[in-house]
Amino acid sequence: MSADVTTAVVETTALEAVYGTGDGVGPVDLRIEPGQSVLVLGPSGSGKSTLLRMLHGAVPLAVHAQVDGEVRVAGRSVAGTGIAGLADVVGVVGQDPESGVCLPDVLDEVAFPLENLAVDPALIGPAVRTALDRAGASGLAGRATAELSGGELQRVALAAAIAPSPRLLLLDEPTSMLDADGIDAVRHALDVVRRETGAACVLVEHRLDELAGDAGAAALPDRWIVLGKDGRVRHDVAVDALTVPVLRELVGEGCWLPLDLELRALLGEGGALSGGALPQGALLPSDYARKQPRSGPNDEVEAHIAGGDESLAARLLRELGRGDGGAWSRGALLPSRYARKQPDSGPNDGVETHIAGAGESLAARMLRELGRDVAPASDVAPVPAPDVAPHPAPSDAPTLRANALAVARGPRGRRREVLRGVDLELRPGTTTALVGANGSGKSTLLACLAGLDRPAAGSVEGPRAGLVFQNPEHQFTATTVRQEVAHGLPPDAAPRVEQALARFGLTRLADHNPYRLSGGQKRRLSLAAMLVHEHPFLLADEPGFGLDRHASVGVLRALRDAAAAGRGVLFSSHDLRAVAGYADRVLVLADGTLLADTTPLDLLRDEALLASAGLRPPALLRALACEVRDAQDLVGVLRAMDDTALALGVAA
Ligand SMILES: Nc1ncnc2c1ncn2[C@@H]1O[C@H](COP(=O)(O)OP(=O)(O)OP(=O)(O)O)[C@@H](O)[C@H]1O
Ligand SMILES: Nc1ncnc2c1ncn2[C@@H]1O[C@H](COP(=O)(O)OP(=O)(O)OP(=O)(O)O)[C@@H](O)[C@H]1O
Repeated sequence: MSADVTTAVVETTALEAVYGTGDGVGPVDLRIEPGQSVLVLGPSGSGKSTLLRMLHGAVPLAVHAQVDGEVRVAGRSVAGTGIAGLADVVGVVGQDPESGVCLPDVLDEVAFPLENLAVDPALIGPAVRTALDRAGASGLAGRATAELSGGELQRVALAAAIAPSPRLLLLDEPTSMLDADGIDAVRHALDVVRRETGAACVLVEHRLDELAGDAGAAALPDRWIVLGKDGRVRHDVAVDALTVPVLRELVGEGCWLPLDLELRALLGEGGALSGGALPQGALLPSDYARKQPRSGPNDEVEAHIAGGDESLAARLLRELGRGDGGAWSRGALLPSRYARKQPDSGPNDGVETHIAGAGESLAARMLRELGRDVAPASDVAPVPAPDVAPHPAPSDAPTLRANALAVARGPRGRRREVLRGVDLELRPGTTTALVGANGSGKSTLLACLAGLDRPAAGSVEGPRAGLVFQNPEHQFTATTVRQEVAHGLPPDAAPRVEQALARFGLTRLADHNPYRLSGGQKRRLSLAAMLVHEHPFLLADEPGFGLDRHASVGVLRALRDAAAAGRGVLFSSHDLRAVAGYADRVLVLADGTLLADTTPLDLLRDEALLASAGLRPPALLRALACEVRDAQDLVGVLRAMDDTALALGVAA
């Protein structure tokens, strides 16, 4: 199965698909060479999954659509060869790992594609072990596929796809349910597969922040294909040719970018990135001003301040560019020479006054910088202070409590305790996040709180809570989007149904079948269908997964609005940026126990806690958390970035 370097792995000519609903993608003309790695970007519903499905024939051979044009993989016509005939050259990781599982046992599942290709049985065992290892799934060998968490299943799906060393690897959001280690495993597996077998990879991914890791955008595939809302190819560009206007367009369209690129996009070209009219001293974090009231003569500091025309973003990017990627601590963004000299320095009133007088918090400054580029200053409405505190609820409002909760799972004889000794209380008016590594017990805890899983010990007390499942399809019961939202509501609730459809951008799709929506549209529908009910407590299992930037912000705002209306909200997430920007409180699960009940800011600043929970926030997020004065500052910066991203979309 060695790579044939003379043939393009993928060649498409005027390739186009249109579903019966009129939605579709294309025309697309592509040539992908061996070893090349391509990222497909675009807003929800732009046709990313459809494009991937056309490359291996699932559209139109398994999912009906009108397809025109041609696609060849490894020199073979996909239409002529068929899906089965491509099995030796194409590996696929679908958007929903559950729907791709064929066999009850993990080892058999990963061996299946090899057996299917009649690989020598003596080679299958070692190939399976290697693939599991590359996918970070060695620990799952011997487990039953029906007993895996979402993220665990996603690793197994990756292992099965890479096991036969395909020439083309198609990955549709392979990290959507993964924790930091899982994402590292995906990045590593892609590198190894490309290097060792010359495979080409085509990757659809929303979570670029996490996939990029501390290396930033440089770690991402070097070619980006960007689809527009209309399903047409907007850009096919090498990553180092991305310009600020293109980045801004992507943010405006609703694409997620790694934080470093997003800052570049939001702060604009020229101006903010290379400085601008910032008051001298503004670079010094206000926290420093408060903490160092008695600093002394320090020529380097003076020089630094005098030359202080560097924007905050530029500075964050520069500091991050040091590439040590190590632990950030408070004050880490101060010029290191300054930090080192500080203990020995003497009085210096000039600097002191300068620092103290800067008076602008890091957050205020970012808000100002962010606002400046969206519109002329005069048009920018003052940014209201974000609501960082929980919303007050009446003292007699019911709470949802778990008392010494324990859950065991699996068949008799192989039962495993997956949750133990969990005590917690959810309050109305509060948005709480639930974080933890894959398999730590998040979905299990949510199911228990919703009364869907019976505890082995302990109890849940409180009113019935609504639950949005990790896999949206698990909760669909109706045949149209509108009926799905209206399910269980009285007929006079029709206006509320229409409101919910509009809020989640589903009005256009109201008569479509829920199962035929794109991944992000399904996620939005599952949330709309829960939020429309007025349960006092809302539980959501990874509400942001599979969503583009705009939809994700919309969902987080909807959850906060529910809390502001007096409901209690608990959502699980692997996206620590969402947690930091929108949760009042965060529960940290590790290996079935509640490791911490804290605030997002305190979690981000606690290296030890992050490490023991297996959490790795993007470097820039950690840096921000260490620099800001308080939660209000952090939330202010993150939500200002969201507001700016949405405003760019509106402006476009
Ligand atoms: N089987 C189908 N029948 C009819 N319409 C479909 C079908 N599958 C997808 N669509 C529609 O085609 C459009 C493109 O869907 P696709 O899943 O390719 O989008 P996507 O870019 O991958 O979205 P997401 O980021 O939300 O996963 C969407 O508007 C979707 O509703
Ligand atoms: N039916 C089952 N039988 C045995 N073990 C199970 C079963 N379902 C889940 N588990 C195990 O329980 C643990 C907790 O699973 P859960 O789905 O709650 O984790 P999670 O934190 O939501 O993970 P993820 O982030 O991957 O979605 C995992 O180790 C999983 O393998």
